[in-house]
Amino acid sequence: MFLPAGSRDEKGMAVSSRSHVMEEFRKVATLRGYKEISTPVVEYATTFTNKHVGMKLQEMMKWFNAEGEIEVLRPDWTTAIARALSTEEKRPQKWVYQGSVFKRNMPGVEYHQAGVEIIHLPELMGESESLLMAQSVLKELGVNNSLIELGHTGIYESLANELQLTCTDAERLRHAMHDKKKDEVYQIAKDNGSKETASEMAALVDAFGTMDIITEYEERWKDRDSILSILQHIKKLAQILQQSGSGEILIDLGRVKNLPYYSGIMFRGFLPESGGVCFSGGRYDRLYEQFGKSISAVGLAFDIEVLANQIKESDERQRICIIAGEESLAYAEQLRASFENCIVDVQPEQMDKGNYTKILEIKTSNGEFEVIEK
Ligand SMILES: N[C@@H](Cc1c[nH]c[nH+]1)C(=O)O
Repeated sequence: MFLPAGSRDEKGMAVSSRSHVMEEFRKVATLRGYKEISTPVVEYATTFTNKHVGMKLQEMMKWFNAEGEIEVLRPDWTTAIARALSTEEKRPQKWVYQGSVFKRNMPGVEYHQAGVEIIHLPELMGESESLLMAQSVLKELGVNNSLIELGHTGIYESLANELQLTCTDAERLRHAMHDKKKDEVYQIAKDNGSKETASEMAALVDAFGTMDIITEYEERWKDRDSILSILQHIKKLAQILQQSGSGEILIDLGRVKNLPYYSGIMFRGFLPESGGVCFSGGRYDRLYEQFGKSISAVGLAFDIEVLANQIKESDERQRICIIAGEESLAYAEQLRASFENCIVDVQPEQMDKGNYTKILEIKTSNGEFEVIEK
């Protein structure tokens, strides 16, 4: 039958690869001391649209409830979890989750994420834990040579604050910076501020690359104390990652935030071959301000589809096919028990031979069973 645009059925490998990713993710999280959390799929829209969060209602799957309030399908785990944890006591906490998010502005509508949220941990500790946890998951899945990109909301924002921008121009500048359109960035900045700030803004467009970029910009911004301390922070985080044997680290000092609630370090993970973004996250202390709290909060979420497409699941187990009839089903079940740690598939007739390492047929005569290898 028909499905609404964006909804789809999935079968076989697509589903099992996803389950495999989720199982490995869960295993790593448990071993690193995370606790599991789940929130409802249906929430009030205001949880995500209030001024502290700033997500856009038009991008959500929504409807009116009987009381006239707008309800939505969960568009974001991080915000939902902040709501759920807002009454928790003040002690370091590491939470892990898996499930769908729904986005009307994206072709697939339903996306599967697995993520972590860490609160009340000292900044560097929470940030490095998020990334080291992500690295362990990738390693467990056999994904080597992934790339971590580090950015920080504070650099772009501190330069943008030197300009007198209307809301429209602020949005234009953000887009131009995001798309790395240097001339446009310079022009908007110059029209709304000094030439000097405009030049620095334009320089920010090119401020990405390997770790050396930090040294270069430390020199360039030696008189800008707030930016210098951000660069120091990124350097410390990168050092912890490198000392822990992380993959390659990329720096993008001009990165603008992809979610309105980020306030501090931002990170993304790229897959080696496809270049797909397999995880994304960052610091979001601001999100807790809506509950009158000032706390340290950081986390990231994996895009399960991107990861599932990348991994090639190899099942080394033997596959046995037992051909049985109604009268030999109970016997087949006994026979199954003799094949420990094998995949045993009971079928009414011989299926595709290439799928199995061994095919056994149970013959019945006079109430006696005989097993014949085919
Ligand atoms: N919720 C973010 C990921 C994230 C988790 N924690 C912080 N950020 C996203 O969907 O991209």
